Amino acid sequence: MTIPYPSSQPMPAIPAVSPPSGAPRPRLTFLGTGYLGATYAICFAELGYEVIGFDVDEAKIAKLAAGSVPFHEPGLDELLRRNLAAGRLRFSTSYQETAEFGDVHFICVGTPQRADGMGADLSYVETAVTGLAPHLSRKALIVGKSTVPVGTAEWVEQLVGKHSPADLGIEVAWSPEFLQEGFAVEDVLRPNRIVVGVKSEWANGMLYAAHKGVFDLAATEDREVPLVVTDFATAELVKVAANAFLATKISFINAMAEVCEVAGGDVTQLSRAIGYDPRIGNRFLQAGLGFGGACLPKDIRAFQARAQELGAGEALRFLHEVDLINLRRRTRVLTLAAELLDRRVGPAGPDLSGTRIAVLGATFKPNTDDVRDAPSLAVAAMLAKAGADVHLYDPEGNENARRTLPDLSYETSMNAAVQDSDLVCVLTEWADFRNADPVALGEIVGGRRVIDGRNCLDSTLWTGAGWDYRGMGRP
Ligand SMILES: NC(=O)C1=CN([C@@H]2O[C@H](COP(=O)(O)OP(=O)(O)OC[C@H]3O[C@@H](n4cnc5c(N)ncnc54)[C@H](O)[C@@H]3O)[C@@H](O)[C@H]2O)C=CC1
Ligand SMILES: O=C(O)[C@H]1O[C@H](OP(=O)(O)OP(=O)(O)OC[C@H]2O[C@@H](n3ccc(=O)[nH]c3=O)[C@H](O)[C@@H]2O)[C@H](O)[C@@H](O)[C@@H]1O
Repeated sequence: MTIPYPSSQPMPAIPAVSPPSGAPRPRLTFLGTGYLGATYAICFAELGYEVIGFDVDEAKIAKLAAGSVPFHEPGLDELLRRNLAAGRLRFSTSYQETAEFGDVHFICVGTPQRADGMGADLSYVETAVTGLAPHLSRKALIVGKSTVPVGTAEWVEQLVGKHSPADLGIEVAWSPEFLQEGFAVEDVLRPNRIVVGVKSEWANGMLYAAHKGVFDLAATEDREVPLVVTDFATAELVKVAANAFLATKISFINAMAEVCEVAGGDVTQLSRAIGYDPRIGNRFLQAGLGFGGACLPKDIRAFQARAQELGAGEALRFLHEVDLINLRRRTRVLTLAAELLDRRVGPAGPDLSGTRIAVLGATFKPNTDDVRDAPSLAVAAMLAKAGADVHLYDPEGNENARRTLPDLSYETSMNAAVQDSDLVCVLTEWADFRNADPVALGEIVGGRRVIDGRNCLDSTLWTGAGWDYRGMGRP
C-alpha cells in the first residue's frame, strides 16, 4: 500500500487550545487491547472517563471483561477490577457497539515489522479503521496512537473519508505514545508530555477534553504536563525520533563497551562518569545485552525504510549501525560462553555440546512478561543451536518464551535452572537475579562460571565466592 506524502493539503494554522470549560467529557474507545490499548482503556477509566476497550481477539476481550489483564504490568490488575466494578469500563468485540458509544476513538493496534524485515505492517491499522468507520453515526474523532511511518495519518484520513458516512465530517488526529512497559500505569496517568497532530480547532479541543483527566490530575499534584500541538507529520515523526534517539544512546554505550573490552576499560564506570554531565544524562546508558522488545528494534528499521522511500535514507544510515552494534552484543555472549567453557570456536561458531547452561531471564527487560525480540531469548536460542543443554527460568516470561522456543527446558525456579549447570547466564536484570546469593548458588552448580549480560551483579561479591565472572565491557 502507498502512503501519500507530502500532503497536497496546506496545513491550517492551529489556534491555541482553550479548555472546554464545563463541557461534558467525551466517551473514549481504544481499538486494540494489547499492552498499549488495554493500559490506556483501564487508566482512562481510572481518570473518570467512560471507556470501551475493543479488540478482534475474543479470548483477550473475555479475559479483560472477567477482570484479568492478559499480560504482566505492575498495578494494572487492581485498576482493571476497580473500574469494571465502577461501571466506567467495558470491553467489546463489536465495531458497531464501539462506534455508537465513542466520541473519540483511539487506534492502538499493532504495527509490527513487515515480513520483508524493514517497513511497518499497517494492515491492522487499516482493518481497525475500515471496520469502525462505516458504523459511525455521529461526528467523532479518530486518533492514531500506534507507532507508524510518517504519512500514515494522511492515509488514515483518506480511508476514513472513503469508509465513513459522508455527512458526519469524521476527523482524524495523531497522538503518539511514549509509555515504557513495566512503568505503563505511571506513564499513562502522569506522562512527561502529550503530543497531538491535528488539523482543526475542533479536533484540538476534543483531544484536550479527552486528556483533561490527565491535566486535572497533574494540577492537583502541582505539576504541569507539557502539550505539544503540531501537524500530522511532526506528531508521527516525534515518536520514531524519540525511539531512534533512545536506541542510539544504548548502542553508543554498547559501542564503548566493545572498546573497553579490547582496551581493558570498565564501561560501567565510563557510563557513570559521562552521565554526570547533564548534557549527556545518566539514563539509558546501561551497557549490556542491548535493546529488544516490540518497539525500539522494529521502529528504527521502519524509520529507515520510510526515510529511504522519501529520499532521506542517507540521513538515517547511522541507524543501521545502531542496529548492528545492538545485535553484536548477543553474539558477544556466545563468545564469552566459549571462552569460559574452554570450547573451540569453528567457522560456524562455538561448539557447546555436552554443556549444561542456565539462562536466567527470557523477557526483554524486567517487570514484564513480554518476550518479543528479547535479547535474552535470542541468546538462549544461539546457545541451544551451538549444542548446549539450555535450562531457562524467568519470573514472568516462561509461558511466552515457551511459545517462541518450545524446545528449551523451562524451570520453575532460579535454583532449578542453575542446578548442575556448567555456566550461568544472567540475561535479564530481574531483582531476584540481581540479589541472588553467589555462595548458595555456587554450592549447587556444576561449575562456577557466570556471564552477567546486564552488568547487574556485584562482580566483587561473585568473584569472592569463587565464580569466574564475565560482564559486558567490564573486567
Ligand atoms: N507496547 C508498548 O509499550 C508501546 C507500544 N506502542 C505502539 O502501540 C502499538 C500497539 O503496541 P502493543 O500494544 O504493544 O501491541 P499488541 O500486539 O500487544 O496489541 C495489539 C492488539 O491489537 C489487536 N488488533 C489487531 N487488529 C485489530 C483490529 N482490527 N481492531 C482492534 N484490535 C485489533 C490485537 O488483537 C492485539 O490485541 C504499536 O504500534 C506499538 O509500536 C507505543 C508505545 C508503547
Ligand atoms: O515505543 C515504545 O513501545 C516504547 O519503547 C521503549 O519502551 P520499552 O520497549 O517498554 O522498553 P525500554 O525501557 O525502553 O527498554 C528497551 C530495551 O532497551 C534495553 N536498555 C534500556 C536502557 C539501557 O540503558 N540499556 C538497555 O539495554 C532494555 O533492556 C530493553 O531491552 C521506550 O522507552 C518508550 O518510551 C516507548 O514508548
